Amino acid sequence: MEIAVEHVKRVHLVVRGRLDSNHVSGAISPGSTTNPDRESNFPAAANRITQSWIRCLNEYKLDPGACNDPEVVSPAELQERQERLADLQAVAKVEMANLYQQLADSGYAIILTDRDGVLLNYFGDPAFTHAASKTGLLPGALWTERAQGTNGMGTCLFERRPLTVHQDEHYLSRNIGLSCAAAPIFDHEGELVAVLDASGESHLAQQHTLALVSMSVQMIENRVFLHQFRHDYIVRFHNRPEFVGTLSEGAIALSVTGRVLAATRSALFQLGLRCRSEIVGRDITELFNVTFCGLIDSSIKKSFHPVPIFECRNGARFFALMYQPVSNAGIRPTIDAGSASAKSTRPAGVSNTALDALHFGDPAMNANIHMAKRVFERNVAILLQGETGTGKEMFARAVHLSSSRATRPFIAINCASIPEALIESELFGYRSGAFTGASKEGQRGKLLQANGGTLFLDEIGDMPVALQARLLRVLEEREVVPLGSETPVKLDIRLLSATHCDLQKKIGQGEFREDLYYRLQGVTITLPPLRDRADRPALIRHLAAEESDDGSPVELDANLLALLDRQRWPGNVRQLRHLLRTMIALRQSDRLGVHDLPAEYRVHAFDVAALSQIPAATPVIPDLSADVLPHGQLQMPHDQKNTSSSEAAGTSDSDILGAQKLNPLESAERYALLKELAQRDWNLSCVARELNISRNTLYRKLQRLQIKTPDKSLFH
Ligand SMILES: Nc1ncnc2c1ncn2[C@@H]1O[C@H](COP(=O)(O)OP(=O)(O)OP(=O)(O)O)[C@@H](O)[C@H]1O
Repeated sequence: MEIAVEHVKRVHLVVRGRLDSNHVSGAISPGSTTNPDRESNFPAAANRITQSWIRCLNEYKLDPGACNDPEVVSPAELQERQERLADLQAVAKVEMANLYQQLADSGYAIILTDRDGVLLNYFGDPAFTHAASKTGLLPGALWTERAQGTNGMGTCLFERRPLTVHQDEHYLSRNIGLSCAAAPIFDHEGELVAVLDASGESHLAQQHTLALVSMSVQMIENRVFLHQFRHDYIVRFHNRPEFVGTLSEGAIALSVTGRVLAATRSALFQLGLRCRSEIVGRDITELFNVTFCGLIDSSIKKSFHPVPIFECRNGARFFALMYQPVSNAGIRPTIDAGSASAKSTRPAGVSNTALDALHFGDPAMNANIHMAKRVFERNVAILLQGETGTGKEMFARAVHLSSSRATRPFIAINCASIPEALIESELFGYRSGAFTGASKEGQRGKLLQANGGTLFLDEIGDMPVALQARLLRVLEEREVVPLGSETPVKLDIRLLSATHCDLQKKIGQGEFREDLYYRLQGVTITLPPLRDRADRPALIRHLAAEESDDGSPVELDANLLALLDRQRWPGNVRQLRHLLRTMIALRQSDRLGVHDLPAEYRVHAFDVAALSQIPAATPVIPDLSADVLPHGQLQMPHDQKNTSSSEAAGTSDSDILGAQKLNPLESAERYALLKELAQRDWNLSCVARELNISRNTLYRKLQRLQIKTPDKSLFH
């Protein structure tokens, strides 16, 4: 009672200017602390509170000691207001639950009000609910400044900026038990539509609460934007590729003709624009150095990896992805016959969802794509199997992007690359102070980050056994309890996992839980190794087009294509992509030939040719540099094709991988030695004599340069 009286006196003194505004946050209650948000922006923040008090007293004529019941709208009106913001509420609910979880046990309630300050939704800490309802923190209650004096939600609505109203900064003495951190939510036109607020009992106030609330607001704005413009084209961009698809990305919605319909706040910020009118209605080509069709095309070609684009005004580089309208997934209405995409290597009649973009005509891949489309929407977990570099992660991303969750998070976690000690906190997250060394803010684990979207567990076969049990429980119960917390959070995730291991074998050896295997493996999709794919030429041309996106497209001549087609590709598509990238970067002209191939690949071709076709003592080194390798000379007999040319040549896949690790000098040496060996019919004594080295030195060289002597009977 005494505190309330003191508070009323102080309000009057401050408002009348007899006490300076620094005294707004004063020492009325012995337990009071300063506003946790105040240190950084004092005195501007204190001044805002004083201005609010002045409004309350002079304009709204509020009595700081008033104890009348809070104003509450009728249930019908509340329902009408909730329905008006249905889209936003649907998104906000997930974020409110996440935010509540982050602040759980600290006595906070998470509140959403509409633009008129009517409390629409409330996630309360049980310990706080009772006190909260007494002060009017209940659905339908009005929390404008006019109704409740200076308070988080009402003052935020007035100021249109994030702020904290702490303890005795509240105008009404009945609210001084609260600490509120509130941030405004704007729509794509810059209209303030709602306020998100975290209110709690003041002594539990946390310094980072306002930052967490502001992050949640940004997440809500982004998600609402993506949802509202899901029937239009959307460019998502950031100046760092790894931030595309995250909280801080910018997003621009485009019409079918490539004109800007709307942009997020973050998009304006990144482009250095102050208001939406500077961007809305402009063509994308006025903003970036790309055409509308070009960006669609390269996004598809890059299989939804961000592509570099440059801003027109000052040339700043961004990474962008173009998303197609949800209703139009599968058709590309704006691309005309002459565009690059019309010359795509993909079979005719194939639509272009992210999954379809992986189809180049291989029957196994086609079956995989069909299977993924059929099961994933029905929430069946997919386990992807395949050798390294076959595109498991790319397939997983494509499944996500082709699903109804495309605009939701895709969270990938590599179970093999995280130190074992950290996997648990990475996956499940932790509360602040959960363990020694834990960050003060706590951490939202990957499982919660994926809430509402898709979780991709890569290299699942490498997950420690102890953790497998915990993961299994989470997947069965569909809820997660962060380390150091006791409150479970509901999980709504779609699950994809991948491995190159034989999980059945691991189960047999007791290294993988069988029950987890069956939980992850609604269906297993096996990605074929590159050497078994029937669509290699199309895929090679596609990757070459993707890697030559610097404006001048490259062509591959027939001999080169034939040679590439015949490699073993132990590193699969990854190896192929890297090879093409290197060749394109070093090319002399836009027509790539065999002479552009690094030596180790040519040597391999030579091994194949020498052993399968060319009689001994013929000059077996073709003039590769002149690119005159006769096509027939390289052709392997058909029945040898699948028996691995490298095996026949005495080089295994690991040898080839090893040979690829040689430095350029060693590669050249290997090439020269192979040439010498072939010319001397692999007679080692003769070669040693010719090179003026001992046989032992020659053997050491062969070993170092990964050359195995072939079975000479194959020559004859
Ligand atoms: N169908 C494809 N089209 C284009 N590029 C592909 C395709 N499949 C794979 N790639 C490329 O191959 C590389 C490896 O792909 P990804 O990382 O998805 O393979 P992975 O099977 O997950 O490999 P790992 O098992 O080693 O993690 C990437 O650069 C990707 O761009």
